Amino acid sequence: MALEFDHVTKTFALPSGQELTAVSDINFKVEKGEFVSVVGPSGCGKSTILSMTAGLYQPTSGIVRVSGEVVTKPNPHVGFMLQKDLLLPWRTIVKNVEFGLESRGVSKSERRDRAMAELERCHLKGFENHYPYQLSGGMRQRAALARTLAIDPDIILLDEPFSALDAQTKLLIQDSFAETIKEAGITTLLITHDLAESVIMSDRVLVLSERPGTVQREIEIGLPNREHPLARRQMTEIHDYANEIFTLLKLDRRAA
Ligand SMILES: Nc1ncnc2c1ncn2[C@@H]1O[C@H](COP(=O)(O)OP(=O)(O)OP(=O)(O)O)[C@@H](O)[C@H]1O
Repeated sequence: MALEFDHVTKTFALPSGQELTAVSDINFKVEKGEFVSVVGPSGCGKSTILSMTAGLYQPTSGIVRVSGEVVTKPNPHVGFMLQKDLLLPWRTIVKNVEFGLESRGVSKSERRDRAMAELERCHLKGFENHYPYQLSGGMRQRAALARTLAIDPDIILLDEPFSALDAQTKLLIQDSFAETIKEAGITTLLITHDLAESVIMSDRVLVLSERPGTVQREIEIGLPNREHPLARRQMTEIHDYANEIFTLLKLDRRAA
């Protein structure tokens, strides 16, 4: 099992002395190579789930396992990617991709080889000596994905990586990420507010309740073409799945 949450609750102590339970009794499993999205109302604990997977926070109770091992500290086998690409502006793209390998003590020549291979896989060959400001927003996100994959993680965590992109770039980058991730066979957990995105990109969607977040439904997306969200977008079933999630999140009632 690539990832497992076993009765996980996380409570934060607030400076006021009060306590806030972000997530409560979370249970789910992610198989190796699966792509799972997490959707839920604002503040229901989606980022807290990612942070516990990465080992940045410890559960108050329950257990998180990555590749069968209990997560007790920041986990170097977990790759994390955020909405902002966080590329270092003073480094070239290839040097940015090498960054995580440097801190892991990988030799200079191996670093370069691995970084170039990831750049090619992420369709950025020829841009290795550019600086981040010379790339478009979508290309920068692809470079950030290359950097995340270069450390050869067991699992990657994507925290709304497409939300800052314009609508058309978003479609293209979703497609390119999906293809790269499928090809790499890597287990992925995506947080998104975009319900259609969760359906077109995933094998399964976890729908969380309001805070304290708990998994209220797991929806298996029984559709082909996970590696081509653009093709999935054409399928009528997409709307049925998105509507199901929409109803679970009570978005219709909230708008009223
Ligand atoms: N370090 C912390 N200290 C105290 N409270 C925290 C901390 N981190 C998160 N929280 C609280 O826990 C709850 C869940 O936060 P989290 O960021 O995980 O939710 P989210 O679902 O990712 O939200 P959004 O969709 O708005 O990004 C929120 O009420 C937040 O204020």
